Amino acid sequence: MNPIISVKNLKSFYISNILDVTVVVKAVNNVTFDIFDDEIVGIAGESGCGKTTLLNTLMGIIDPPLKVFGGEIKYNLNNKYYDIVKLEEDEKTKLRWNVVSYIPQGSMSILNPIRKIKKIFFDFAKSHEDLDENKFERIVDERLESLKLPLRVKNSYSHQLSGGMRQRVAIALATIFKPKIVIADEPTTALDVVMQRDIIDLLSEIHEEEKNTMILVSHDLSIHANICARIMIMYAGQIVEIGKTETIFENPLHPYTKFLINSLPIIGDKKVREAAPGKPPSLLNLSEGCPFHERCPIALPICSRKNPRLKWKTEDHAVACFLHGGEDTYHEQINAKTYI
Ligand SMILES: Nc1ncnc2c1ncn2[C@@H]1O[C@H](COP(=O)(O)OP(=O)(O)OP(=O)(O)O)[C@@H](O)[C@H]1O
Repeated sequence: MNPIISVKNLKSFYISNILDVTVVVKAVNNVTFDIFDDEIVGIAGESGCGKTTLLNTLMGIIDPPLKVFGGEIKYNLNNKYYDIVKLEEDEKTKLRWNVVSYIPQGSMSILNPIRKIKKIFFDFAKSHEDLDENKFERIVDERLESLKLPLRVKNSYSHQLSGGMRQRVAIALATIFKPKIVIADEPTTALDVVMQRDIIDLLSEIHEEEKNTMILVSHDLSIHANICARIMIMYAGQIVEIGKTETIFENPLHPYTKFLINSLPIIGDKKVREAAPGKPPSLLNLSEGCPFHERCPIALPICSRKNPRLKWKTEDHAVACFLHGGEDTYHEQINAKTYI
């Protein structure tokens, strides 16, 4: 099966100059993975591990201080290949919304509070392409109805809607042209558990109906468990494990993934949940070796010297850990100076 998105050795760093010193935050650090047609893939990891930066780069939103220092992101759209990193801005604009759409973090708050929802839809459409207003209004009505939103929301201001309703509107807006790929960053954040369920069900319904590909970021693995076919675990700018959702939950291989799963609450189980000890490393100053070695209770001597590569253990389960692969699986630390 051909991937719809193929990411190879992607390095996406923030570069700034503070008091004449170049500061490099290695937010996405040599990442390689494939995303397939008609699947929902989750990206999980602690706050600050690079999830949003990865999504922005996938969307081609690469504004300073963010810079891509290497690698490629290839979209395969009807057997035409596009490297989003190299596309001109107008070509990216053509792809966005129609082909690939983004539900950004805190998307409910992107709804302009002084514009009625209907106007927000029109503003959004106009910024994208020349559309006949009547035709577009019919598209909006159909979308709102298919997402079970009452048409009266069109005449409301965002503050008149509940948090869940606002998020539904934001999703309706982002998916109005039924894009082939939907990228959602923390779509359930700031919602109560009932609303979280509602949004997850909505995304599942859109996926079922439109057979699109979804990439869903959340720091909460229980959200992924409910909707994703596969999960990628991200740690300190790197993908450290990829697998089918049931494999990740039943047979996690990376010690960090194990901590993530063990820290999830289980109804009726009063055992103290165990989170990973210590704090995630600063992406400004990564030490040598595996980025998790300082927090890893079972680190080997090699782990402080070399950084393991992602190695496929089975056809659909990969892990970057020396406990599951030999010395041949390391890659040298990426020295940002090489790229500046
Ligand atoms: N504009 C910026 N300039 C410099 N560093 C940045 C910038 N934006 C983000 N970073 C840093 O890049 C790293 C990755 O951030 P990112 O927001 O991608 O992580 P995340 O996993 O999405 O976190 P969260 O779950 O909190 O949103 C962090 O160390 C963050 O501080």
